[in-house]
Amino acid sequence: MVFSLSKESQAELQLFQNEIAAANPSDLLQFSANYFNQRLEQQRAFLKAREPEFRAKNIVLFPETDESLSRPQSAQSQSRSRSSVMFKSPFVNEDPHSNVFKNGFDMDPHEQDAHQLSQDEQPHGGEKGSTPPLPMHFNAQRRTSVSGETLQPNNFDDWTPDHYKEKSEQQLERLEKSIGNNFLFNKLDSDSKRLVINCLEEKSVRNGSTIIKQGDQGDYFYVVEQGTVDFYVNDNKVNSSGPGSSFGELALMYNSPRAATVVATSDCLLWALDRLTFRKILLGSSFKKRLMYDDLLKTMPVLKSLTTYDRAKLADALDTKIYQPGETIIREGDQGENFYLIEYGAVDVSKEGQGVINKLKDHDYFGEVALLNDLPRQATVTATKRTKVATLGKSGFQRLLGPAVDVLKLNDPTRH
Ligand SMILES: Nc1ncnc2c1ncn2[C@@H]1O[C@@H]2COP(=O)(O)O[C@H]2[C@H]1O
Ligand SMILES: Nc1ncnc2c1ncn2[C@@H]1O[C@@H]2COP(=O)(O)O[C@H]2[C@H]1O
Repeated sequence: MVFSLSKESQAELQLFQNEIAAANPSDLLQFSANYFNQRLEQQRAFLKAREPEFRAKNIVLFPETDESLSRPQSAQSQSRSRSSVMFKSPFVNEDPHSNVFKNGFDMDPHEQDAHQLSQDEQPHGGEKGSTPPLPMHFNAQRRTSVSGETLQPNNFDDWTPDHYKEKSEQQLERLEKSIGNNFLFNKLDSDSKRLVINCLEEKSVRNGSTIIKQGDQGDYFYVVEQGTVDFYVNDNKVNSSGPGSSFGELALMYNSPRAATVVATSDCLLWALDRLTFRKILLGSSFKKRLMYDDLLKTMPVLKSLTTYDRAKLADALDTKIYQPGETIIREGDQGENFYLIEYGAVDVSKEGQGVINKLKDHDYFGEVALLNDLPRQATVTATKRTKVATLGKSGFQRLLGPAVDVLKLNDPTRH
């Protein structure tokens, strides 16, 4: 038998491969489990939001599960449950509604063949001419498990986006133009992007109004379509931003009080996304780096003085690299381009004519001397174990380390 993957499966695998390439996870199995749980939840959220639309077309997306059938039931409720399980598949060739499924759900008859076991191969000897089996992923009701990530949302098995409202073509076009290119949306697949856009609520605020108050609980995340806002921490102005920017993510990500007060400095048109949809859809994609680096940055002694906001911005700018034992990471005399934080592993620092002068391990850092003093690299750094580092480019180093720079200067190993 020639086994060929459907286009849909190939696209899904390609997406997955890209994610692995970008994250370079040390624990591939945990990463994969988290990733597919998240995909599953996104897909279900997308379907749940559209359930009424399908119900109107007599398509049952969420049949009662086998689990509910195995519980003792009255004869009446049993027959009700059974009839809802015997739904008509939207994937049957002649089903007039099958074309409502887009991206990963619609299949032409040829593709469908690839998804189907042949009649002979069906586990329970399916009868000829009976409804073809559904693709593995169809049961939108199936359970997903909780991921192990610190910032990962709780389990949202019962979650349905509360604020889902299909936008008009005109609104979609406008949103696509004004905020569709924002970094938040770039990382989303088309289903998730559409779900997020349809969950956005339009909010107009007057010049001078307080949109967020420091210390309050987080409810919404905001994207600015028109207007400008100022940010205050403890009554000191720390920032301002305008169209295309976004704010209000910190309290939703970390379940912490609002870190700043946000005040409109002109009449503003904002798009608000509720906390759950934010956590469910955006957190794992657009803010993935923050999730990935949160533990590392929190535990690095040199970064102790950074606020949650500083750490979040720093995480956005980091990249991951893995070095094998014996690999040179920095060569003495080269020009300095990056600063390195060791997530795990071990490195030797050596100098021409002096040999090994220092040994560094988990949660240490290196590569700061050249960047702080605008000098060539002062030593060679070589991995002695498999070593995973987070790297920060020169411009990020100058912009994003804030008060940690003073600590780096104080600890400069070449000062003595
Ligand atoms: N310097 C800053 N410190 C904290 N929050 C800031 C700062 N600049 C902008 N903000 C934004 O202000 C928002 C206030 O609410 P959050 O804490 O949810 O998320 C915060 C950030 O998105
Ligand atoms: N005693 C040391 N002398 C020079 N560099 C050191 C020493 N100990 C650790 N290092 C690190 O090795 C790095 C080599 O590149 P940089 O000079 O940019 O920054 C250097 C420091 O981070």
